[in-house]
Amino acid sequence: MPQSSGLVVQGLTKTYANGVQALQGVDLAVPSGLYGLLGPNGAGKSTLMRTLATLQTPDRGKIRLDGVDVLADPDYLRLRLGYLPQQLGAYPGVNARDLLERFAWLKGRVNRRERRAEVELLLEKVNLTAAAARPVATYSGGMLRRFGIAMALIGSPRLLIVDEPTAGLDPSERNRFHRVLADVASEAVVLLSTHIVEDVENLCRRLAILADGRIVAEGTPGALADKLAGRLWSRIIPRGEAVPEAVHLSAAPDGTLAVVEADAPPGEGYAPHRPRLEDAYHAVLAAAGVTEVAG
Ligand SMILES: Nc1ncnc2c1ncn2[C@@H]1O[C@H](COP(=O)(O)OP(=O)(O)OP(=O)(O)O)[C@@H](O)[C@H]1O
Repeated sequence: MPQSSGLVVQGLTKTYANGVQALQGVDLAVPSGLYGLLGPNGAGKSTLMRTLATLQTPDRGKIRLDGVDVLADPDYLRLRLGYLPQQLGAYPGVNARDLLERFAWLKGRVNRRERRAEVELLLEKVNLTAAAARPVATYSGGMLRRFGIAMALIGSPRLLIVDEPTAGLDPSERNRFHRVLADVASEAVVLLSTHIVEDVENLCRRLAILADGRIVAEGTPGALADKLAGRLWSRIIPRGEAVPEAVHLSAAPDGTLAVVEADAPPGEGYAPHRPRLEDAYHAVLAAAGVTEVAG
């Protein structure tokens, strides 16, 4: 594959009219496959995704898809883009098959037979063939998400942008959704923005962590976690005992699990803790001086 393939972002900045600097010089190189974008609330993820989807323009910077400057030629990207936003619109009364057909027509699929064949393939891909005649308004959250993927996949996009996809899905729907994404990622650049670190750890070959409009870490989940190898210690702090300064604290049945970064065990009862991507995520944010706002 040529060096320039995939999505390349250089020096992207965006300041909103109210003075918020949502992107402060973002550089990213996203190859084909599933790529994760993590970051706390307000980090600038949606701003970045909307900018990449050409829904808003940056103040400065470059965006290239497969070597083509898409800020100079937005239609090049639009023709190759699938975008799954956080919220899908409401389409009262219309069934999934008809809705997909209408969108396929809008995307230029004028040949009726080809359009229908593509829609049937998409319905199958997202496992909605059996429910295709039902109004989309009656779908469960998981079905709606899968329907959104089918919409985003009309025209076989080269770049699929997925913003915060699994909120509110039950575990089996989440799995099903992930399988569809992984399938699409075998032939496209898929950028997945989420708060769920575990999803990125399980699904993505590489990821970037965005904080305060800047990329503060980039790499494979394994490499980012390995930076903390031999430096993490954990202990359950019983209820009522003071909790220490920690990489992160999480609730456990008998108290609070504290994961602490240090050269040696920081006290009695601490055991070595095998670093996960979640630990790396919190450590990177702490090092960047960012504390996660409770969502
Ligand atoms: N249209 C806008 N006008 C002004 N400020 C905005 C606008 N959109 C976003 N912001 C601000 O820009 C910053 C980045 O917001 P953005 O929605 O991109 O972050 P995010 O990482 O997607 O957050 P979340 O995870 O909460 O969705 C925030 O401070 C937000 O308040």
